[in-house]
Amino acid sequence: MKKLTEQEIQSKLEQLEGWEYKDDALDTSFQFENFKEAFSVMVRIAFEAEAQQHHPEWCNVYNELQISLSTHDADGVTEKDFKLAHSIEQIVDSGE
Ligand SMILES: C[C@H](O)[C@H](O)[C@H]1CNC2=NC(N)=NC(=O)C2=N1
Repeated sequence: MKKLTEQEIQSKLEQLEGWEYKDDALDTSFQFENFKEAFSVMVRIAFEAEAQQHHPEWCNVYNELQISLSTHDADGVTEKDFKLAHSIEQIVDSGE
């Protein structure tokens, strides 16, 4: 999978509110009501990540979830990261 240029990334980010390009990755963070809400979203993201064979780097502390998406094989951001980011948005939105 081809690594996207910074220009391509910034242009695609216009369709992805709340995400930014930082340290060669797509980054975002969420705050949920509590740990149970955060972890149930993480479980749903985990199943989707397995289906896509593309996995997040993430950090959860109580009700906070920070996510960083990059493609190790390409040493940068690819379409795979945008695909997973959009899936994550759908999963989070569907729980609101
Ligand atoms: C063989 C397997 O598909 C690869 O190792 C996948 C697994 N999940 C992955 N996830 C992420 N985020 N980047 C990768 O390059 C990657 N590679």
